This record gives sequence, C-alpha cells and structure tokens, in this order.
Amino acid sequence: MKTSPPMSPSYYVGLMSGTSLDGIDAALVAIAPHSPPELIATHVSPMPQSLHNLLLNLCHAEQVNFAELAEAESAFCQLQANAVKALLIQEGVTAEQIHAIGSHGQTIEHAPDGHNGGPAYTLQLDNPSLLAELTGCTVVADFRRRDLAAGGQAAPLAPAFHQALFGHQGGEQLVLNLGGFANVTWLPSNAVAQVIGFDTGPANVLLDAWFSKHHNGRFDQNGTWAAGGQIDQTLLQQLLNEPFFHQPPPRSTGRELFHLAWLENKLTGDESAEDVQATLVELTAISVAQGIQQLPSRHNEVTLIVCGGGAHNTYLMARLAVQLPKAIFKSPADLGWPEDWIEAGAFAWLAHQRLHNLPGNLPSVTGASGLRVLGGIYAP
Ligand SMILES: Nc1ncnc2c1ncn2[C@@H]1O[C@H](COP(=O)(O)OP(=O)(O)OP(=O)(O)O)[C@@H](O)[C@H]1O
Ligand SMILES: CC(=O)N[C@H]1[C@@H]2OC[C@@H](O2)[C@@H](O)[C@@H]1O[C@H](C)C(=O)O
Repeated sequence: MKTSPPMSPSYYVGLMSGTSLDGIDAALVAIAPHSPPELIATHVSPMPQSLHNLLLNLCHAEQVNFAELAEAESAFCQLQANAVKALLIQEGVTAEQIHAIGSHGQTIEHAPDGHNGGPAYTLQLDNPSLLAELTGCTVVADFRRRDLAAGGQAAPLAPAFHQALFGHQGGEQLVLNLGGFANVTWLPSNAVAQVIGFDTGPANVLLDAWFSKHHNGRFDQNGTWAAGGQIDQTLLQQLLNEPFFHQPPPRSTGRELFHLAWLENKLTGDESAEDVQATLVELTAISVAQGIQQLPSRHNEVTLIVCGGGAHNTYLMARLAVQLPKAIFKSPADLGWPEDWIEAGAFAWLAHQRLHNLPGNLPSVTGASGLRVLGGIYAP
C-alpha cells in the first residue's frame, strides 16, 4: 500500500503472540461497513530466545518475581512496538492513519474456572499504555477479562471473527485453528442457529516442547520426526483419559494443564522419543476429530478451513485426514486470509468492535451471560 489509504475503510493493526511463543504477528487490516475485514499487509517480529525463555518461565513459575515480570513486559512491549513500526514503514502508512492497534498480549496463565475453588482468572502480559506511547497509536487491550467477568471462559474469542470473515459465504462452515492449542468453530448455515466454538486440547504446545527437549530447534518441521515414529496406543489411551477431553463446551485450556510435565508423568521411560512425538500428533488429531464429531454438522461431510501454524505440519494434516475421512480441507488463503494471519486479524477486528461499542464475544461459545463490548481503550 504505497498511497495514502482513503477515508473509508478504516485501518487497524492486530497484534497476536500466541501460546507457541514464536513471535509477534502484526496484521494491517482494512474494515469497511458491510463487508468482511480485509488483510492488507503483515509483519512478523520473531521472539528472541531470551524473551521466549523469560515468558516460558513465567508461564510455569511457582512464585512470581516482579522484577522478572517487569523485564518481560517491557521487552515484550518493545517487540510489539517494533513490529508495528516495521509494518507501517513497510506499507508507507503513518501512525495517524491507524484507527487503533488491537493488542492481545501474552497469555501467562488461563484459569477460567478458577484454581482450587478460587476466583476465575485469565492473565495476559501486556502494557497498552507503553505501547500507545511507543507507537503514537490508540491501543485497545484486555479483551478477555470482560467476558470472564460475565461468567464466560474468555476463550476462544476467534469464533466471532470467523463469523465476520467467513459467515457471509453462506452454508455451514467449520474453522479449525491449530496453534499452541487447537480450537474449532462451527458456523451454521442458517441465521437462527448459534455459532459453536471451543478448545479441543493441545496442538503445537506439546509437539514443540517434546521436540525441543530432544533437538536443537523449536519445532518439528513438517512433522518429519513424528512421521518416523510409531503411535504408542497404550500411551495414547492414557493421554486421552485426561478429563478435559470429555468435558462438554464451553471449554478452554492452556499451558497450566497441558505442559511437558503432564506428558512426562504419563511415560514409563521405555518409549522411544520418536514414538512419543508420533503419539502426540495422534492425540491432537483424535481430540480435534472428537471435538468435530460433537458438532451438529452433517456427519463430518463438511468443509474444514484450517488455520494456525499446525496447518504447515504435513504429518499432522495427514493424520487429521485419516481421523476425518469425509472432511474436505481448505486453506483460508483461498478466501484471502493466509492460515497464519487469522488470529492477528481477529484482534484488529476486536479493536474495531471496541471503538464502535459493538460486542466482541459470542455467549454461545464462551458461556458468558450475554454479549459484551470487550477491551479498554488507551489513547496515544
Ligand atoms: N512447517 C511447519 N511444520 C511443522 N510445524 C509448524 C510448521 N510451521 C509452523 N509450525 C508450528 O506452528 C507453531 C506456531 O503456530 P501459531 O503461530 O499458530 O501458534 P500460536 O500463535 O502460538 O497459536 P495459538 O495462540 O492459537 O495457540 C510453531 O510453534 C510450530 O509448532
Ligand atoms: C487464553 C488464551 O490465550 N487462549 C488462546 C490459546 O490459543 C488457541 C486457543 O488457546 C484459544 O483459546 C486462544 O486464542 C485464540 C486467539 C482465541 O481466543 O480464539
């Protein structure tokens, strides 16, 4: 985009750093009345290893060191600001032309049902005040807690965006996100039925953790290592016994439940590392398929729009095809949104919803007691 954008549509930047801790995704999105949001440009600022480690430690910390928390927050915010600046320079856009940045922040802990009888909470590390100062843009942040306050799970939020993006096409649609965790969205074919969406369980979070324990590198490129292993049926059954997989929606999950120690507690020690990786892929494929089978779609004969980094994992996609033999897989790129950009786009759209005092949640998905306007506004 080399020329100044016209007055309408309006332009938003969505910032997402998911549970995989791989980087900050920044998406420039155009939103015009009565048409689906349009992806204009993208930029990724990879997460430096030092920040990755700092955030990962916080996610699993027994006790919080506030100096460490502040260090992580500041470094995270600087990375976000650099991502925004790089995106705007790349596209020849000024900060004044951006209506708002929608910042998800970094999820540190997610306990929508509370802990040991305590209050429900979801914690995203974020500093929208600093981000507004560093970028000169209005920032919208803290999207999840209003839904939680209204009794919802605060996640997944993307289904409302999936509806805004793909709902106009007509017909029943299924969207699958294979991020650190996997979530599905069912968009009904008629306007009377309600959207359904929920987390199905872990995806890349366990694949990445097990891979990086055994290799130098963050993930199993194309699932090649997993493809060389054998599925361990005994271990698979053990993993599938986890009550989360049998919980009815609304449900959401995170690193608090599914992490390396959760897996290691279920190993005998005799398994080969490759077989464990193959079994983790199967766990993802089966838990996604079981989730989809709970939906009111016509016996899996449905088009499945697959997004998130896991869409690039060839072996995982092959196992999904085995578990869902009647599904037709489709890339959101065919609809103008590459698979890696749906979530960042969602937070641009949520910022737009906030500025227009429009709801961002779907109570049929999160279980909140009603529609809510999500997020707080931080002026530049
Ligand atoms: N070529 C590839 N082969 C295998 N896995 C891949 C490939 N490319 C990306 N991935 C996986 O995708 C992950 C990143 O996915 P994504 O960016 O969707 O995660 P995320 O933003 O943390 O998601 P969420 O917030 O939904 O949990 C990587 O950590 C890796 O596991
Ligand atoms: C608490 C939290 O950050 N959850 C993430 C995570 O990553 C995928 C899945 O678990 C989903 O519930 C959510 O992210 C997306 C953006 C969502 O809210 O739809």
